[in-house]
Amino acid sequence: MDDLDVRPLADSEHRRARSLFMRSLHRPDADDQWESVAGRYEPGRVLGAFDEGELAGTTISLASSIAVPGGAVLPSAAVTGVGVRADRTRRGALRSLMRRQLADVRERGEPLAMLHASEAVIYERFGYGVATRSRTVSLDRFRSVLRPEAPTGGRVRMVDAESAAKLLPEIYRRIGLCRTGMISRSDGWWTSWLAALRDNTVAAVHSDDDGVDDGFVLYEAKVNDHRFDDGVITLQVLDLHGAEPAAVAGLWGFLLGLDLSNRIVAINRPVDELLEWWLTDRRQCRVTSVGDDLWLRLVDVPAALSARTYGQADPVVLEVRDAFLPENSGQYRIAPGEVRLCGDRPQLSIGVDALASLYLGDVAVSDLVAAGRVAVHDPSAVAAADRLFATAETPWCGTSF
Ligand SMILES: CC(=O)SCCNC(=O)CCNC(=O)[C@H](O)C(C)(C)COP(=O)(O)OP(=O)(O)OC[C@H]1O[C@@H](n2cnc3c(N)ncnc32)[C@H](O)[C@@H]1OP(=O)(O)O
Repeated sequence: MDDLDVRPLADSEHRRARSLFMRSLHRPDADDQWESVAGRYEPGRVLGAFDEGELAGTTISLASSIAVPGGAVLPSAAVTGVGVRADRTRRGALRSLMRRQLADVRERGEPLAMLHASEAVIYERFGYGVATRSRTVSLDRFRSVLRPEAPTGGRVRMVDAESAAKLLPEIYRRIGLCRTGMISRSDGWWTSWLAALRDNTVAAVHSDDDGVDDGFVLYEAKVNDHRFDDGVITLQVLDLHGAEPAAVAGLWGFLLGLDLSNRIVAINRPVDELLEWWLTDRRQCRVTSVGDDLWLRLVDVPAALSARTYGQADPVVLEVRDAFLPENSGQYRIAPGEVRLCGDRPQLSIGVDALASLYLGDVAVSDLVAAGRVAVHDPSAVAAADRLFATAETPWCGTSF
């Protein structure tokens, strides 16, 4: 199938692209929402695919950055807004858009691209792989009690929407990309995120013992009508970040103390959040789902591989196969402090999508070997590769886009 014509859309076409995207998701596309999301449509980063002269599909990317193992922060294109008109699907619109978008990302010098996938079967063919996971937890508020040893401290105060719009971005910046997988949030991102919240969303800020704001939570109450049903009030936690465990535990303590609510459900949480360890009854932290979260694409494989750190182990020669961006394909000799292309015989072979899953340290090489996603030519290299790619912490993104 030939690629469709793809070009960056003019500013005057951005509104139309947004409409097409929202329709593809079967969601309403209200005019009054456009103003708050328009900042995400950055000139030059909005693409349209044309089929017989008509706009058939679109995608955008936000300029962002991501923390990789070792602490380096790399420019990364946050890909979103992907949609193809329902009457033009499976004619190659997405493929054409991905080809152009990844070429643009590479040309801009962004070694990585990332996205959240609507379906897990779409993006591997374009070289994306699951790089972080997150979990949803549900707690019975009346039975969930923090242990006295939980590192709470400081205080929590509720802030109005206007203050939240100023304070939350500041606090997020102050916390910094302190964990592998965390990404920067642009002004346009904050505007659209805060504007999408419902009227009953509450923002609360945690400050440490010195009075420095070091965490925040956004939650909304879902109230069942007590005349017709059980009157359950569920607090839905949408965004919770803290610089230190004390800030995170302090915010959880605040949520658990909110009168009248029966249940707390928090989405997008780290899979290794310490909540169970902070509760007197760990079973009250029910993990209701664990799923793929951030999908990553190594757009410039040598640059991306060189930017992260590696554990102590013998060097490994890894063959990377990248059918969509063949310039990335080759044998890479990976050692702590040095990654280079080489002509040596490969000890292991991996697709660039599976490499993305290894990259932030969410999965071990040996697990991907067992899953059949890494081919082994020299069995002694598996343990060495495990040690090279292992990271001290589980990556977590924590930002929807
Ligand atoms: C990052 C984000 O924004 S996530 C949001 C993604 N958008 C949506 O889910 C909205 C609803 N879906 C759509 O708009 C479209 O179906 C899209 C964007 C998912 C796919 O667009 P299309 O133009 O149909 O894809 P295209 O024709 O280029 O297909 C490329 C390949 O992907 C496959 N493919 C595309 N979509 C799907 C899917 N949903 N499920 C399985 N395979 C798919 C095609 O079969 C094709 O496979 P091939 O390479 O083996 O031939």
